[in-house]
Amino acid sequence: MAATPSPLPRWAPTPSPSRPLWRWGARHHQPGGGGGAGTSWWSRIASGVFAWGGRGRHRGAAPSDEAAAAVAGRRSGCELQVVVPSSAPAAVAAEDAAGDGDPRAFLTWEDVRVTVAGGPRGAPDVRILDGITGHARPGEVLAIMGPSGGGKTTLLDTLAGRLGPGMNKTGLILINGRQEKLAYGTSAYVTQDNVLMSTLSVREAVYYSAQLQLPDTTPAAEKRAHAERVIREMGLADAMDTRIGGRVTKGISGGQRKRLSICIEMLTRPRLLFLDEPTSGLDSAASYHVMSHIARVAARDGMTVVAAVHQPSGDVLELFHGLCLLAAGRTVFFGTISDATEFFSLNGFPCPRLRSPSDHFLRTINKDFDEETVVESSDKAKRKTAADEAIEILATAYRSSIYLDKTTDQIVEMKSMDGASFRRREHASFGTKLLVLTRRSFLNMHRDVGYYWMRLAIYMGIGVCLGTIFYQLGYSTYSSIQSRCEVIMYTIALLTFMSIGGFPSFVEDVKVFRKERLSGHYGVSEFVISNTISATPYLSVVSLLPGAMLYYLTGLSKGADHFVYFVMVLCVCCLLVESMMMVIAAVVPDFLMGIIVGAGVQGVMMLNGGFFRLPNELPKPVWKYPCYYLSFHKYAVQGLYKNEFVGLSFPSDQLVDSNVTVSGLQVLEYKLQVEMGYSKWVNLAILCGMMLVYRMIFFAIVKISEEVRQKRGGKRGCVR
Ligand SMILES: Nc1ncnc2c1ncn2[C@@H]1O[C@H](COP(=O)(O)OP(=O)(O)OP(=O)(O)O)[C@@H](O)[C@H]1O
Repeated sequence: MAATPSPLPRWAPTPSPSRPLWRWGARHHQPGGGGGAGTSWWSRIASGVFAWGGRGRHRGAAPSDEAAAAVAGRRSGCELQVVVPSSAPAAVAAEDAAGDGDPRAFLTWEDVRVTVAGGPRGAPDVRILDGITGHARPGEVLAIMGPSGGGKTTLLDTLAGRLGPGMNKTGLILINGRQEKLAYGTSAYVTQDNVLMSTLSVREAVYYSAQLQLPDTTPAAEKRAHAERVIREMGLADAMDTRIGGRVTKGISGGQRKRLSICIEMLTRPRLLFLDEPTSGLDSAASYHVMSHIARVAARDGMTVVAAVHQPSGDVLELFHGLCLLAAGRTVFFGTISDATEFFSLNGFPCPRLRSPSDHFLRTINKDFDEETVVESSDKAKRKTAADEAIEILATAYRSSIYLDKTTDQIVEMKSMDGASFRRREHASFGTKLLVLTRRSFLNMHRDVGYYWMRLAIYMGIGVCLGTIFYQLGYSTYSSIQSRCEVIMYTIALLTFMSIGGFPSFVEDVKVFRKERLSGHYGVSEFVISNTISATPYLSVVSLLPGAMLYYLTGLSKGADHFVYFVMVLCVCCLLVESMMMVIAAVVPDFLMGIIVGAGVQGVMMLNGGFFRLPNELPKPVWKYPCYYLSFHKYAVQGLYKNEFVGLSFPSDQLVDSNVTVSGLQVLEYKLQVEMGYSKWVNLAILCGMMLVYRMIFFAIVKISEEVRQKRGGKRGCVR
């Protein structure tokens, strides 16, 4: 039977199920457990899921027929491939069942070990994950639970192919039995720290993201409506027009930020969704609503969800189809929640009657607050806590239990799935992304006072100071030559040095870029170009207004063309320094450290620019070659010197002879030791070239670090 294309895009609106999700207690006791994704057919019908699952290859087939096919294991003449895991309640195919052409994702991992280098002086590697095995199925939500520091985030990062630098992974992670590089839009990851653009409102953040993620063929009105619908589904309708807030201003609450992050990642209904602490910061009702919504979407779309959670309430716990319990990087249990309760009980840790199972599991294996006791072992005395012993007992028991056998059998069956490869989803074109990012970045720069407005105010103030101290220099004295040089050098040095002030705002942008880039929303080139386009108008204003003020107050060279050149050099220098700070942000992502590094680099460049020490007086090794030639101050200051002195003449030093005049060219060549072999426009072109080179270095660093990350993380990950 040929696949029927879905009449609706993946993210299209869906009817609310007639009743909330089924409870695990009922689900796991379904005899035979037919139905997709761990649900009975009856519960799929009752929840409204079946009707929507019927959009694709299931359309028209009676539930009983499907169930029969599931039990038979294969349905002849039908593309639907159904494998019945012997010990699993669910029988689902890797082939697409939602009818959108994408297969579902059966994720399996075996013997996953992660270590991090132990540091200098040959310290041994630190083991973070120690042989973790498990699986996640389409339509289900797997909870990874464990005490803080147990390895939940590391496991999520490993599965999502996002391990950080310095971490090494071994083990086999497969999707539908294959090592697969996930195509764009196939997976999404909601990180623990909600990285969002603080100046946007909730509505703007989701809508901009929808424009970046959804294809150009989707009309704008539809994108807007979809964004609003997703916001409402996450219970954020009341905060729709509230700014997110951040460093400077207070905005939406922590729980709302978390829900917003989830909204953004669920816009395209990915096949695989990784959630790191989706309920942190939420009250129990909000946690339940958020998780039940995610579980409902998972069941409806056949999405595979893996969520690291802390202490879920009883209601939330019931929404999970499976549990992976980690402690100190080891598997304490993997299976269903009812099996977990039974397993704890069988091994001497029964759950007290009035305690929720999740509280009980975590209290048993949390060793952070236990008192240590000295335990004699065969060779030496060891310090141990009661929880240490509990973890040891449970982890050892699990390794030889039927629950591990069950998990292993299910993995073997999932590995035999042979669904089609994930297709690259349609998404916005390069031009659309560029336009959307430029608009978003422009708006952000406008709203973030620290980006340019504060600087503009300070520059204006300094322009007044400089203009009044060096008021109308004139051409009648020899000393005015020196004064002109001082005004020029001070302007260039201060303007560029203070560009560091915008670094904290830029670092926030880079964080958002890194997160969105990892999710595959857009590429490095879109970010670099849009940042340049959106920054240029602000930098022009920042250069023009204070520049005009000090230019005319000090009485620098007359003529509009000279003034235009002056402003152009200031503007390009600001862009250049921002490009240099981009490179620093790529290497040193912390803004305090970045500011220190940036200030240090600029300080050294300034010293070598040929002003404080004339070019011929600079020590040749290092300072003249290559530092002098690498300093942008050299090209900026010499360009402005040429702009200022060519065509002028000054009286000679009165101590020598007051009647002799010196030409501007003589001043440039002999007094200032300016390189006169090329025009001032070449100086400007070199500055533009340097700016481009810095932006290309940023591009290269991000690309190389992505390559390294992808190699380390294996084939998963959705970076394009
Ligand atoms: N890059 C690293 N270098 C050294 N140790 C690390 C590194 N990353 C993680 N760890 C350690 O690995 C352990 C597991 O960390 P992980 O973040 O996965 O825990 P977690 O269970 O997610 O904790 P939480 O619930 O508090 O977020 C912790 O002890 C942590 O200190």
